[in-house]
Amino acid sequence: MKLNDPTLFCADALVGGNWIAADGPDGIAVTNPADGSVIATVPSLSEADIQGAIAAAKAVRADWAARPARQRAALLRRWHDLIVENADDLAQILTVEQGKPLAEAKGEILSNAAYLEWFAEEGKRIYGEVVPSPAPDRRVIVLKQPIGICAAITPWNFPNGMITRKAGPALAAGCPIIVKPASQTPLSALSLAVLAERAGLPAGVFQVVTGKASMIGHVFCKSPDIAKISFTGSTEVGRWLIRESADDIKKLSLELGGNAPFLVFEDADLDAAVEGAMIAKFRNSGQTCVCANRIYVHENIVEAFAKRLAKAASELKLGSGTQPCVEQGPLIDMAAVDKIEAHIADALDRGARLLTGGQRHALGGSWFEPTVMVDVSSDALVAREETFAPLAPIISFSTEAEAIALANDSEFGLAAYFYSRDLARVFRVAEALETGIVGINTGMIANEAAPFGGIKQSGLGREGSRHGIEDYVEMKYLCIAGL
Ligand SMILES: NC(=O)C1=CN([C@@H]2O[C@H](COP(=O)(O)OP(=O)(O)OC[C@H]3O[C@@H](n4cnc5c(N)ncnc54)[C@H](OP(=O)(O)O)[C@@H]3O)[C@@H](O)[C@H]2O)C=CC1
Ligand SMILES: O=C(O)CCCC(=O)O
Repeated sequence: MKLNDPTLFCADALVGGNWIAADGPDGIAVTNPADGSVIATVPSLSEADIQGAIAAAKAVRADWAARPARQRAALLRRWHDLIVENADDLAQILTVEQGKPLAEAKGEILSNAAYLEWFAEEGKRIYGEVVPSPAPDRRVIVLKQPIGICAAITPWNFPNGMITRKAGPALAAGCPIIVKPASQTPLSALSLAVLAERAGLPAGVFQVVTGKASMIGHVFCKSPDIAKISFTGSTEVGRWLIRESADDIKKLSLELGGNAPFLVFEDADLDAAVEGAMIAKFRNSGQTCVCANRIYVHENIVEAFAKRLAKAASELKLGSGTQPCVEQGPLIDMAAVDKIEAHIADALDRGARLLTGGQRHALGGSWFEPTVMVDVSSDALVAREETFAPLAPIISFSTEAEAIALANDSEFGLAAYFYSRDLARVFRVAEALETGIVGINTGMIANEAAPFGGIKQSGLGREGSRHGIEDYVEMKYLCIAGL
């Protein structure tokens, strides 16, 4: 890897103002999923280190909260600018630890740096309220104050973006934040920490800790000093965090699993639908919580759609993300390969037809062929569980009501997509879908101006938009009497 600024490749955790290196054999090895090579070793911090990070955040909390929002915004803006200036280097670091192609990595970095810029501005607009009083001698005033020290636990699929989405609103609202990145992809988090320090964020305001997830999660959940935990990852760990933090009634933002339905109605623009499905399904090799997981297509167009999707999927160029023109990287690990294989085998057992892919790729390791199947049964495993891999299962439907019922038949409710050119249907279907996000005639839905998040078992809270910062403030009502 040839970086313009090699100091951005950092394997030390940041606790307070101290950088802590891995101590001998106890460190966590970070591997490149493209070839399995070890690229760095980060420290496995002790419980005392995590408590040290909480203490450092505590020491700076009052000062950070008391600063005028415009001062915090200026620092966030500087951090944002440094990320943008160094996006090429950050993309290389992201690609070698996560596997996605460089262009996609850079896209992640730039589109998510935008959350820092957005929330730097939103922090200036955390308005309270003066409520018309029900009594003449009283006034009702509502303040919004920073919630306190926040902890973030982030996944490997967006190693950079999931951090700026959480740190942006927390820091802008006046809350220090401690980030525990996924053990498979800590280097992007640490490069962000290098730039945060360079931008002038005071020690303790933004920290990155690495180590054993269950220990760190436990310390966060049980610490009375941590006011809020923001998590993106599996529903299973989200559920565990709720249970573990129940004693303290901690505030949680949870962005959990999805099982997005993608509906193609008879009146859809077929080319646009195929293009949208390629993005919604195969971006990040299918490892996105908003990835289309089940594709429902009207019976009159299913063969044509399936043929075109299979052709487009078979043409995707796989390769190491650092090579030019590559469109698909490897899966994150062999567990992901096992899962897609299980979903394919189950669908085949229930009568599905394989149109393309279906095998481990000749590149070996965790590489897998982009796969399209048709005639998939609506009770196949792939229709019920998030595959998180490049498998597009196509299921046919005959009526709009049937399509909506199939789409809503899930305990998850993060994203849904549909393609239609009938305006009345657009509103009917959008209103009927039980998800937090609906992509209509598009396969790409995330941006900093929009509230991203799910309903049902897909989570709690929203990231982005003016609503995103509300998760990081508490309301306080002042009842002023005797006036
Ligand atoms: N919503 C989304 O975007 C994501 C969804 N997923 C879903 O989850 C599946 C499994 O992926 P996986 O990586 O195992 O997801 P996890 O939920 O296990 O990991 C996400 C983050 O949680 C941490 N974590 C794991 N266990 C605990 C714990 N007990 N306490 C606190 N933190 C914990 C991980 O740390 P560490 O890495 O150190 O284990 C990582 O930082 C995927 O196949 C996909 O279906 C996964 C990632 C993102
Ligand atoms: O997978 C996630 O957790 C977030 C997806 C972000 C994006 O779609 O850019």
